[in-house]
Amino acid sequence: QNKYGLKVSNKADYLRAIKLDPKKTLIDLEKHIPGIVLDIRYATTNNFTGEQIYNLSKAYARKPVADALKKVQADLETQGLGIKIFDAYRPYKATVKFYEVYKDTTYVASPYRGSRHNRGCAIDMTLIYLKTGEELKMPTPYDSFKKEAWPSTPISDPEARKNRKLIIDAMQKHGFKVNSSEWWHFDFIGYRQYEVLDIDFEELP
Ligand SMILES: C[C@@H](N)C(=O)N[C@H](C)C(=O)O
Ligand SMILES: [Zn+2]
Repeated sequence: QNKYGLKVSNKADYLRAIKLDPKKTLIDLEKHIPGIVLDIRYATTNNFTGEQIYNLSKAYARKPVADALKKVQADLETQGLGIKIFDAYRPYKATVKFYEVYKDTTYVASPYRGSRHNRGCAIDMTLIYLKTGEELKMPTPYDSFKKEAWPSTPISDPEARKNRKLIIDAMQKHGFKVNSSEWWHFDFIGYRQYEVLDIDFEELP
C-alpha cells in the first residue's frame, strides 16, 4: 500500500496479472483502432495543470475497453464521425499530481481511491467530423471544471445539446457510462476487476 493507503501495481505486478488473465493487457489504441485521432493534452502544456505530465503522446486501454471503443468508432463512422482521444490509461502518479494541483474531487480523482483511468478503463474524448477533423460543438471545452460540463446541466444551445446526447448514447451502447461531472469522461462498466496501475507509457509496448 502507498502513502494514500492504496494498493498500486507496478510493471512486474502487471506482467504477472496479464499472464494469468490476458484480457487485462493494455492495448495501444492508435494501433487497435485505425483512424482514431489522439490529442493527448497531458503530453503537452495545454491542460489544466499548465505542465507537461507525460513524456509520450500515447493512448492505452485494457483489451475489452479497446474492443468496445472500436465498436463505437465503427458505429460513428456510418454517420461520418470519429473519435478524438484526450486521455485514456493514466499512470497513478499523474492522478496524484492532478490532485495536488486541483483538490476538487468533483473533477479530479482522489489518490485515496485512484482513477478509473489508472485501471485502463476510462476514456476522455470528443467527436470529430471525419471529413474535416473538426470537433463537434459540445457544451464546454475539455477539462472545463464547471457545472456546464455536467451531463445533467440543461444546455440552451441545441447543437451542443444534441452532440452531448450523441456521444453519451454512442458510448453507452457499448458498455461505457458518462461521468456525472464531465461530458467527455467515460468509464467502462466492470472497471473494478482491473487493478490501479502506475506504469509509464515508455514501459509499455
Ligand atoms: C482530470 C479529468 N480529465 C478526469 O479524468 N477526471 C476524472 C474524475 C479522474 O481523474 O478520474
Ligand atoms: Zn477522465
